[in-house]
Amino acid sequence: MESESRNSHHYVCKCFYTDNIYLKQYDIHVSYETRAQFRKQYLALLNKKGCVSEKQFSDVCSQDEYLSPEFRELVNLCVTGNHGIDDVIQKVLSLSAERVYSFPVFTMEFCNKLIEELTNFENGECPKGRPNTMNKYGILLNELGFDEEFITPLREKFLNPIAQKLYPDWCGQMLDSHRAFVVKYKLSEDLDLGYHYDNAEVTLNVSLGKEFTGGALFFGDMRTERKKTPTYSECEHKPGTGLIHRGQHMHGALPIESGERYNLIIWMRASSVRNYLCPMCNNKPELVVVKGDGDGFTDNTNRVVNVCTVY
Ligand SMILES: O=C(O)CCC(=O)C(=O)O
Ligand SMILES: [Fe+2]
Repeated sequence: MESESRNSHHYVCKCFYTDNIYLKQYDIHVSYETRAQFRKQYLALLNKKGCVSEKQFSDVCSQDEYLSPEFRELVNLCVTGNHGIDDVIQKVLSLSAERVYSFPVFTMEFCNKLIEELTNFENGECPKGRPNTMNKYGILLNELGFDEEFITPLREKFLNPIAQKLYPDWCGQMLDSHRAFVVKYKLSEDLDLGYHYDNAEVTLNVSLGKEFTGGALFFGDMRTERKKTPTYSECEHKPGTGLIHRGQHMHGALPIESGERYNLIIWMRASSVRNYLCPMCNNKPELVVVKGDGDGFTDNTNRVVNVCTVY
C-alpha cells in the first residue's frame, strides 16, 4: 500500500492547458493556443453571442494576458510536442548559479497593479500574518484571497509544465501545493535576507518592481552538498522577470541600496516526496495538525502527533 502511494503520480492530459476553457459570459467552451488561432476559430461564434466589439474580444482573450507573451510561449513549448530539457533551457536564460533560470513572467502593467493592491492591503486595518520568520514586511497572498483565483491556476496551468521539464529530479512533475507571498525591501524597513534554503521543492521568485538598486539574490551550494570552498554567484532581479531554482539551493538577498523592491515568491511543494522526508529537518515528518494550508504534507497514514502549536 505504502509503495503504491509513493509511486503513484497524478497526471492531467495535455489538453487541460489549451482545451475546454469555459467562457461563462458567452456560455461556450473554447480552445486557446494563440490569439490568432482563437480569432480565426471563434470570432464568428462570439459575434453571434454578443461579443461584437474589439474591446469585448480583447477582454475574452485577456484572461491570461497578465502573463507576458514570452512566458506563454515557454509554457506552450513545455506542453506541446516532445520537447526535452535542452529545448526548454534554450528558451530561458541560464544564470551563473547552477540550474537557476530566468524568464519573463508578468506584464509590467500587471506588476504595477499587484503592487497597488498590496499597498492598499498593507495600509488597511486587517491583522496580517508574515510569510516566515525572516521577513517583517512580507505579505501572504492567501490573506488577500489570491490563492484560489491567481496562484493555484498559475501553478497548475503554467508553472508545473516548466518545473516538470527543468526539475524532474526535484519532483517538478509532482508539485501539488504552494505557499505564496510577497517580500518587500526598503531602506527604512527590511534591507536584505539571510542565507537560507526554502521550505519548497521548487521556488519561483518574480520581481514586481518598483525601482531599486542592489538587492541581488546570491546562491551558494545545495543544502546537502556543502563544498569545502562554497560556490557563490549573484543574480540580478529585473521587474516582470522570474527566477526559478531548487528550493534546497541555498540563497539569500543582498541589501537593497535605494528604492523599494517587491518580489512574489512561490514555494512549490510535492507531497509525494515531503511525506517521506521533511526538507527542513531531513527526517520523516511528524505531522501536526494546523489551521490553514500547512506546509504541503498530506496524511496518508492518519498518524498525527498531538502537540500545541502557537499561531
Ligand atoms: O528577496 C528575495 O528576492 C528572496 C526571497 C526568498 O528567498 C524567500 O523568501 O525565500
Ligand atoms: Fe528563499
